[in-house]
Amino acid sequence: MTAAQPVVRTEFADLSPPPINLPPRAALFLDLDGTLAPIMPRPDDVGPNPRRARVIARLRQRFEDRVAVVSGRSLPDLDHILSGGVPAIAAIHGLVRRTAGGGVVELEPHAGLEDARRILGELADCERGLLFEDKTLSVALHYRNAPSCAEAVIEAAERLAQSTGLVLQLGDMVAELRTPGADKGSAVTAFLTEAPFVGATPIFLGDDLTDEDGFAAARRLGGFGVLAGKPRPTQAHFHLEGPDAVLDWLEHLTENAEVHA
Ligand SMILES: O=P(O)(O)OC[C@H]1O[C@H](O[C@H]2O[C@H](CO)[C@@H](O)[C@H](O)[C@H]2O)[C@H](O)[C@@H](O)[C@@H]1O
Repeated sequence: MTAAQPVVRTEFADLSPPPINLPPRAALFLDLDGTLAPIMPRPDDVGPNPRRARVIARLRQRFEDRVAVVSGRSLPDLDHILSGGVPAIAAIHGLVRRTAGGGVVELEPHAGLEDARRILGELADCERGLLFEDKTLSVALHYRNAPSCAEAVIEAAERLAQSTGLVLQLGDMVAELRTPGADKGSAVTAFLTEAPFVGATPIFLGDDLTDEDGFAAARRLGGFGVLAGKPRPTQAHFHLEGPDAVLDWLEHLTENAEVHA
């Protein structure tokens, strides 16, 4: 089985809020659900938000476009939710990446997705509350509205990962099977080889297990991670309580941060 389970660092479970003064040439890598947007009952309940759009526009100005959104969602979904305000985006956990210049780099869908689509789709059909999401390069089965199905969903996803070679990505009340070949960490690494991110210090904000790859990459590349939401063993260095605290902190950065170009 190919499973994307991060190596977590328990010593960072008790974390303080991140500083306001960031390293010179900092770059921000922002997760969406649970970080920039509160978790909602269904994925479609998350839509454009004026405060979020305003904060991101100011951040882009302040950090000279060294701002990327790195999410598990699809690119069209992200463009809709972010009101088209972010050029640099890694979507579907890094499997699709749009550079700051607008070029899109996308992996080929794995052949095993056919089986995963059929089996998880059938499971969703027979249980009210389960929600099947097809993102082309990955498929996900959400059980937030059918929590008693968690075990059955995870078991089915584990079996599929084993039989197909797809990567199992467990998330917030969701089991996902994705094409291998990229993750949020590799997306951060790739952005840092391109303008305007070259030479920047990466700061990664996220809440979910998939964000651990981003935290690890940020640490490795001289920056740090900020865990949003419930504290847990993590590779992040700092902690914020949730999306409201994240937006407050980001707003402070645009007002006070000593950012050097
Ligand atoms: O990497 P992220 O930006 O955090 O995206 C992770 C997944 O987010 C979405 O699902 C999650 O958020 C939904 C809305 O709050 C919630 O209903 C669901 O239970 C969560 O798992 C999205 O649907 C997935 O495709 C993303 O992978």
